[in-house]
Amino acid sequence: MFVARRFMTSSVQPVRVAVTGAAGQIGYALLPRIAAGEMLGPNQPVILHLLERDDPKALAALEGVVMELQDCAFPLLRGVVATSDINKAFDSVDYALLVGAKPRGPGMERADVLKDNAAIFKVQGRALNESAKKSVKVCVVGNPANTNAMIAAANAPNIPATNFTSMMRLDHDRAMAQIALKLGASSVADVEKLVVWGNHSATQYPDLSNAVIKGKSVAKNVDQEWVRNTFIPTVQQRGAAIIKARGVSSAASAANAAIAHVRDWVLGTNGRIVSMGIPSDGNPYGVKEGLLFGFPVTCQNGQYKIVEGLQWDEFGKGAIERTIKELQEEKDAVKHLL
Ligand SMILES: NC(=O)C1=CN([C@@H]2O[C@H](COP(=O)(O)OP(=O)(O)OC[C@H]3O[C@@H](n4cnc5c(N)ncnc54)[C@H](O)[C@@H]3O)[C@@H](O)[C@H]2O)C=CC1
Ligand SMILES: O=C([O-])CC(=O)C(=O)O
Repeated sequence: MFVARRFMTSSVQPVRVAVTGAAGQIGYALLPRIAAGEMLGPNQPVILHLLERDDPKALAALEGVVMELQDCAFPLLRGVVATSDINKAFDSVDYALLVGAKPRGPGMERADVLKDNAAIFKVQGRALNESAKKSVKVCVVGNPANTNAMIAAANAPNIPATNFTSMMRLDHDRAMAQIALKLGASSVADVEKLVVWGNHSATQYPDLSNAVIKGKSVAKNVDQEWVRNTFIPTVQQRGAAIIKARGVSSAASAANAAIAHVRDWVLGTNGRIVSMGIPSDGNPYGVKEGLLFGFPVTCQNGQYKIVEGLQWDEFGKGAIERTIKELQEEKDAVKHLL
């Protein structure tokens, strides 16, 4: 049995997965899980391409990460490229998780790191364009993730813009958890049809109006006061709450969300709705085009598709307007990089 499994595994060609900021705290939580097959499945061998800043401390830390990956003896890990050379890091990659960027500290909003981080994503968009496979699927984690993904896409004209996504999954999972806790669901997985719209920021709109638990409406079982004054602000401010508690931003949950984002995109959601930051062009909700916006999607055969037909009430419409406005402001602030 064991021999047969090994044989089956070895017949699948490895894919190349780039992770930037690989020696950072999210990288540390993410890499063993990718190498263990949690992102692309238990039969998919991977070659990891790890990018770090050209800085002796960062590169020494990266060397330590590589040693630990070796020491895990992951059967699916077929090679590691660890480098500060961006073109090597993106050479022929099938997937790119763009994590490396400055995190915010206490009291800051994510947009406060835009000035420092935006330039990174211009350089990385260009390098992906030059070196990655044209089919590369990109998930941007580094903040502010939506606008950074838009910058990378704008600088990679040979790669379809729809291949650039930003991570809204942490917000989605946080919202699911809050609902499950509130209504005593036996498993978070029972919560379905939840959406987080807009920006990965304090203006995001976690929307439970269509959510169900085992087919029963969530909205009908919670009061509006809780939704507006507890649920939405808790999800919007969860990142800040974690920074306040830990002194540094979320890492284990962020890595988990990145794994789920890419896994669902590649392996499919089986009809379940998830939230992904994707280009707004051609969306059926009338959201202004040219933005990277959190939408409800389902995924099948390696493609995501926006779920149509959900409604916003007046409160929802106001929330959507605020998050569009913020994304437009972020876009205006980086127009020199687009
Ligand atoms: N979208 C989301 O839901 C979330 C996003 N984040 C964001 O993810 C980013 C990374 O967070 P952490 O891992 O906690 O930060 P960290 O500071 O622990 O690690 C970042 C790593 O990136 C490296 N780096 C910086 N610039 C780079 C570049 N140009 N090329 C390659 N590597 C580079 C640094 O040397 C460092 O090792 C931050 O911007 C953070 O705000 C964090 C949590 C959730
Ligand atoms: O809040 C932060 O700065 C890190 C992050 O994006 C999150 O935890 O959602």
